[in-house]
Amino acid sequence: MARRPLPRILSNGGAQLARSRELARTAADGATDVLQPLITIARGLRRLAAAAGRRWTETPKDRRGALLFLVASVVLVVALVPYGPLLAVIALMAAAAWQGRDRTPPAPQGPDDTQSKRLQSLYEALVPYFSVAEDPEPLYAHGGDWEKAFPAYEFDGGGRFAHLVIRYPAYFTDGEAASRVRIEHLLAAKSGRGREYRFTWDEEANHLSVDVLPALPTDITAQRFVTTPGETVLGFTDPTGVQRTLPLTHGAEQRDVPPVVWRTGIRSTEPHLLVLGQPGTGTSTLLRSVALQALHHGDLLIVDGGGTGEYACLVGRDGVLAVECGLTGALTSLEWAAAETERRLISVNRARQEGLAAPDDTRRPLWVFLDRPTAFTHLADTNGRRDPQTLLQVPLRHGRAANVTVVVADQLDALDGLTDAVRQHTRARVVLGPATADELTSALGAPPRTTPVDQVPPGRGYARLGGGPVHRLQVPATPDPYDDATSDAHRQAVLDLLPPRTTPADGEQAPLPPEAEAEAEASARAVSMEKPDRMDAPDDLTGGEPDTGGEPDPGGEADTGSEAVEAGTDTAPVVVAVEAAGTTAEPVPAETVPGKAVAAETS
Ligand SMILES: Nc1ncnc2c1ncn2[C@@H]1O[C@H](COP(=O)(O)OP(=O)(O)OP(=O)(O)O)[C@@H](O)[C@H]1O
Repeated sequence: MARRPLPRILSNGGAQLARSRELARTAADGATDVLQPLITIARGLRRLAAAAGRRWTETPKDRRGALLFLVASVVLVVALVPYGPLLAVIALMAAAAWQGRDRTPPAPQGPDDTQSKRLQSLYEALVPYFSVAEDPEPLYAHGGDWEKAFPAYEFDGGGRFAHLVIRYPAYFTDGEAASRVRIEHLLAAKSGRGREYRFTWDEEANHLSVDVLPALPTDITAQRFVTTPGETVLGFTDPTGVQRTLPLTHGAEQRDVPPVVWRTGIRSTEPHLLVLGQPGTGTSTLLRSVALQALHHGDLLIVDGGGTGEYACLVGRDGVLAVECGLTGALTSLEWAAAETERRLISVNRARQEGLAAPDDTRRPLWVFLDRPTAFTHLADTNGRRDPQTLLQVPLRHGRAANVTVVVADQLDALDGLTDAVRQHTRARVVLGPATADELTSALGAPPRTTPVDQVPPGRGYARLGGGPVHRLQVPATPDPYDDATSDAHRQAVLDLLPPRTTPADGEQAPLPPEAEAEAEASARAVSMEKPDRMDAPDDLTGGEPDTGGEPDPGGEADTGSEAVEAGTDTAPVVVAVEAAGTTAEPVPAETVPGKAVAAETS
């Protein structure tokens, strides 16, 4: 059946409405111009009437008779004089027009004295860069006219530039990064340090626009963001940088803010993330924020080389497979992650070859978080053990197809300590805190389009997704709820996002009766004695290095105690690592058991 077209008003009603609105606005503007004299006279008459009314009320009652008599006499004389009424009306109109004139003082044209001095000094500073001796008509010359060079400018309330357009001669080498950087440095210094500037070079028109950027909002707290599965909000940026906004709640009010959204999963072009920053700039906070978002749809494995317990709030939560702070636990968990990636990959490939959809147990995203892996590198080196980073090779290389995402955070100066695999496969990058232009360029692969500043709040930095532009970034406040310094509002915001506990955190489990405890321990040992096939697999993938998963820790480091308690969800496998506290007993390998099984713990 042929489809009937929609009525015109519905099909192109929006355009028509906009046209009608535009027409009405033009007609109103024209009518205002034509009727301007009448409007002025009417305003004047109103003012005159108001003045007369005031005069009447101010006149004492005993004198009002005389005043009335005087007015009546004048009216009579005017009426009797030839052309009197006509002249009186003309005089009244003239008086009304005078009274009704617009008295708002006109906006001052051009800059005031201080502003002119600023513009002139900036112009003089630019002369050496924008002039050559051979130019017969230089746009820039000492003592020259700045008005030709700066066609547009705006000042803020403090008398500093808010916006400036600079013309430059066509022979200036604006295609060379070094030339641009020199000008940008100079302008940032002369326009006031401590502010962020965006420089837009229009090479066609030989124009440079300088804009002062407002600070990014720091009052956004962790919350459930309106995103689809596979999307993670890294933070918030400038409205000009992205084409999307997210509705956020801020106390009672609601507002739309432009986010930096990172897409993960099979179709992602930058499936893994690397976060760098100086200590205390908020890298762990960003990881916590990403982890809380990832928990809605996936399972998490967290390895914390910082060892400051910043992820304690996640221990035992539904979907959190493990939170490891020690080297042994880190190695065991990452070996499992490599094996799991491999298992998923094989399973998906087999299903594809048979023309089937990917099996269910490969679909739930697995996230591997590694905070400060270089701390483990040193530890592993001194203890003669394997660097946990090397175990990331499989998840990094094959994670995209296997729905495994790796997030690594480390200190900015540790970039060289990260393995090639980490550096090559983490195409989503974030740098937090103060950093020089060179540091940002080497970490992000491109310089930011704005000037970096020295003083920034925690969680403030830059993000770049693959080969895209560098965005300014402010991470939502997602503090450790167990930190005493955290405010109640922030603590509650984070606690509200945490899923329920399915496994008690270390030291929190209810005491079991002695028989039950013995039974649990026996069953845990029984599980740990069988080494599953899956764990055998990755050796060739991870470089064929010996399986160190269950090695006793020769250094007797802090992690040799009860190490890992992990519970799976319905579909996720569960890692069970059992170690004898502080002993050099026979190595106990790590285990994978089907999801429903609950891990036991030694203490
Ligand atoms: N986005 C943010 N908004 C508000 N405060 C933040 C933000 N990010 C971090 N902070 C605060 O800054 C401090 C340091 O944060 P965090 O521990 O995440 O930094 P870090 O880079 O991991 O440092 P370190 O490696 O020393 O632990 C904390 O008090 C934290 O609450």
